[in-house]
Amino acid sequence: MAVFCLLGLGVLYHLYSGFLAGRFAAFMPSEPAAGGPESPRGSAPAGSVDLRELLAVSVLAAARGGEEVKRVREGNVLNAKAKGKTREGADEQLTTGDLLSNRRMFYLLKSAFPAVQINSEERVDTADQETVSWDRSIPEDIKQKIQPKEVPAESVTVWIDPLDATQEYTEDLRQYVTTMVCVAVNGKPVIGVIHKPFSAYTAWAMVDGGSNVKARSSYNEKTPRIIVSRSHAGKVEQVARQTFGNKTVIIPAGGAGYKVLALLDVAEKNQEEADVYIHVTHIKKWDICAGNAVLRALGGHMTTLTGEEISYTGSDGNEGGLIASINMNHKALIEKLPDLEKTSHK
Ligand SMILES: Nc1ncnc2c1ncn2[C@@H]1O[C@H](COP(=O)(O)O)[C@@H](OP(=O)(O)O)[C@H]1O
Ligand SMILES: [Mg+2]
Repeated sequence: MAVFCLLGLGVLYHLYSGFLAGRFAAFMPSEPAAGGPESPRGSAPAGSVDLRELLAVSVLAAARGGEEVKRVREGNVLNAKAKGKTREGADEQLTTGDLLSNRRMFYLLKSAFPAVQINSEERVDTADQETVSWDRSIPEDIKQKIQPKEVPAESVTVWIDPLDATQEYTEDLRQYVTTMVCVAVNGKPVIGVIHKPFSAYTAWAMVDGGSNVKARSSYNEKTPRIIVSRSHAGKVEQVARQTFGNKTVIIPAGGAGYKVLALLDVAEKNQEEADVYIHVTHIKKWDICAGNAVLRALGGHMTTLTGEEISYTGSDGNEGGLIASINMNHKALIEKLPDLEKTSHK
């Protein structure tokens, strides 16, 4: 009888300690098995990723890429060349700054989250791999504002823009240049990071999480200042004037990242302010995803010109133009826009 009791107790103890160990493991950083390869995915269970970790490494990647962008510009050896043409026939510039920034950003993100799909504006040369590892530390401000949040790795798409406003970069208009990382979950933009390499300013935000940037306290809804592209404008001025009247102030500026920051409370010397951002020509998802996530996290909107949400999976192009606003009646803005079949994509 005593033997049976002891055996029973032994089995119970075994089961219970296993259960407890499992419980604790969920709260402990995962340790690599002795002598085994280091866990590439950090503390999240297999098949999932922690969005807070993704935010931290995205902020780091944008800053690291930005260092390359700055170094190349200051060294003045851009090796600018046309990599192709836009649909509208403008040269698409490529510089050493784009390529080196891309290499740094891509390999940092890839080594931290190997299971995640990463789409970048530039191609990575696999013969030119960079061995980088992320130390998995989370900056204090992120730790304070954001809780860990796990999502399935296969639901995530990361979009990298290693150098936004390349055209302006070649013209030495440094204020417009940003590096950007965006994390989409099931196609919805959830994390956005916009970094200005020449002033070391970074805006980050996570939907239903927190941010280090906020909306301005007021916007001019009646006669909004419209910020638009200076090098891929298409008929945007015509659209803006038709919508808001001939006296509307139109601010031409480079970079989709810069134009989103113009809608926010950004205490930056070289940052203009605007009320609405409109783009009517074709644009790529790496150009707009981070700005879309930041705006969404702060209660704003970025949609196509007909008001559809943009899905950040699949193809890299956005066909329907874009309109972005915050603390405004976005729907009313869209209803004011003229018939876009006649004016957009031209
Ligand atoms: N019609 C178009 N076709 C392709 N890319 C476009 C485009 N219009 C804008 N873009 C890209 O969107 C970004 C912002 O454009 P803009 O400065 O004109 O507002 C730039 O990104 P990159 O500089 O990263 O290439 C630019 O190349
Ligand atoms: Mg870009």
